Amino acid sequence: MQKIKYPNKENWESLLKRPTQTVSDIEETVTRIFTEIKTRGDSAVRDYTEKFDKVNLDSFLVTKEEIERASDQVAEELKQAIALAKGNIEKFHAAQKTDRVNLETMPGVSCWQEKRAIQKIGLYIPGGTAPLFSTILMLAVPAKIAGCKEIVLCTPPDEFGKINPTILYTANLCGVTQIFKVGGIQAIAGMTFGTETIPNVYKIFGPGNQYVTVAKQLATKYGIAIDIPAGPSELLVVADDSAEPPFVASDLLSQAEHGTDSQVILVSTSEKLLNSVALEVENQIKALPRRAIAEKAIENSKLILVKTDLEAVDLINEYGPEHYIVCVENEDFYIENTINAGSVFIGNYTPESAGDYASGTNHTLPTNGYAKQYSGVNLDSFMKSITFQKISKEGILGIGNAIELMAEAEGLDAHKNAVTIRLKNLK
Ligand SMILES: NC(=O)c1ccc[n+]([C@@H]2O[C@H](COP(=O)([O-])OP(=O)(O)OC[C@H]3O[C@@H](n4cnc5c(N)ncnc54)[C@H](O)[C@@H]3O)[C@@H](O)[C@H]2O)c1
Ligand SMILES: N[C@H](CO)Cc1c[nH]c[nH+]1
Ligand SMILES: [Zn+2]
Repeated sequence: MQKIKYPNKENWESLLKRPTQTVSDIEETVTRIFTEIKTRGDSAVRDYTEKFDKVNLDSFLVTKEEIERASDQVAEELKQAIALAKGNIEKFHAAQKTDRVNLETMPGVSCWQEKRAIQKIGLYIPGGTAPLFSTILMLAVPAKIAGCKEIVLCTPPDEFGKINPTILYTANLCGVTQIFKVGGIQAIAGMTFGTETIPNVYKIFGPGNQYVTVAKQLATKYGIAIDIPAGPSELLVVADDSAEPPFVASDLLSQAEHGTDSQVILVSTSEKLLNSVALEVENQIKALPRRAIAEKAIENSKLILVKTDLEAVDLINEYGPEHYIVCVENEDFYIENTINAGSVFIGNYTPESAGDYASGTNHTLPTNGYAKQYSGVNLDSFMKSITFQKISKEGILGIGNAIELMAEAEGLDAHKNAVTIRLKNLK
C-alpha cells in the first residue's frame, strides 16, 4: 500500500481517485451491446454470453428441476447461516416501514402520501469471480417486504452453463419469480428492453463490476430506474492506537479480495498504527486463496497520515466511502461528522463482513464517491410514494382564489377555469 504523509488539500482530488474506468471508457461497448440486444433479442444475448462467459446456451431460464437439485447441494449448516442472516435483514428492513403521512393543509384541504411497491423489478446478482448469493438476501428480502410482485433475477453462468447452487437455493428461498443465466451488460440490456425470454422490468437493482454498473447507468436513458451505481467494492478505515492492527488489516483485505479494481484506504493520525497495519496486510495476504486479486487491489490502495481528527473527517467526507470503519477512541466525533458514507462500522468488534452478510443492514451501497448523493439500498428503494388529495366545498372556497390568481399570472386560463367553474357552482 502506498503511504502518503500529510497530503495537501490541493492534492486530495488525485489522491482520492478510484482505480475504476470512467463511464466514457466503457460506454461505447455498452451502447453497442444494448443496440444489438434491443434489435436481436435472445440471439444477441446468446452471442454475448458465448463471448464473455464462454458458454453457448439453448435456454437462459433456470428450470424448476435445477432449483430443486440445487437445494440438495447446499449444506444444512450453510442453510442455517442463510436463515439467520435472512431473519436479521428482514427485521431491519421491516422496521423501515413508515406510516402514511396525513395532513389537512387548510380547512377542507386534505393531503396524504402512501407508498406502493414497484411491481416488476430486476435483480442483478454478481457471479463473475465469486457467487454473491448474499446479494439476493439484500435485494429480494426488502423487495418482498415492500410487496413487489414480479422479481426477475439475472446472474452469469459458468463455462458449463450452470449457476452456483447456493444462488439458486437463496433465490428460491426469497421468492424470486424467474432466474436467468445471463450476466454482465447483456443481462442489464435484457431486463431493460425485454427479449423473447427475459421480461423487461421497471427498475434494476444490484451491484456488479464496471461493465454492469455502466450498463445500469445507460439503462436509465431508456426509462428504466436503477437503485444506485454500486460498482467495485471499497473500504475506508479510520483508526488510531486503540485499534487492533490485525483486525484492521483483515478488514482492508476483506474488501480488497473482491476485485482487482477494488480500493481500500486507511487514514490515521498515528504513523505507528499505519506501519503496523501495513505489516499485517503483507502477512495476512499470503494465506488468501484470492491473493492475486487482493494484491492488485492493494496496489490501488493507500495509507494516509493526517495531522488532526478534523482533517481526517474532511478527507473522508470528500472521499465518500462505500464502507467506512471507525475504530478510534474518539468515535463520537467521527460519527457525528460523517456526511458522506454508504454504511458505517464502529469499533474493534464490528468487521465490515458483518454488514456484507448478516447484521441486517444492506450491503448494496454506492461506490465511487456516489455516497455524496445516493443512499444504499433500503426498503424505500422498492417503493414509490403517491400523494393523494381531497378538497371539500369549504376547502375549494378557501383555496380557490389563490389558484385562480396564480393560474392567471402564468397565463393558463384553462387551469383557472377549472376552479372558477366550481366556485360559481357554490354561489
Ligand atoms: N457496491 C456494492 O454494493 C457491491 C456489492 C457486491 C459486489 N460488488 C462488486 O461487484 C463486482 C462483481 O464483479 P464480477 O466481475 O465478479 O461479477 P459480475 O457478475 O459483476 O460481472 C461478470 C460479468 O461481466 C461481464 N464482463 C467481464 N469482462 C467483460 C468485458 N471485458 N467486457 C464486457 N463485459 C465483461 C461478463 O458478462 C460477466 O458475466 C465486484 O467488483 C465487487 O466489488 C459491489
Ligand atoms: N462487500 C460487498 C459490497 O461492496 C458485498 C459482499 C457480498 N459478499 C461479500 N461481500
Ligand atoms: Zn464484501
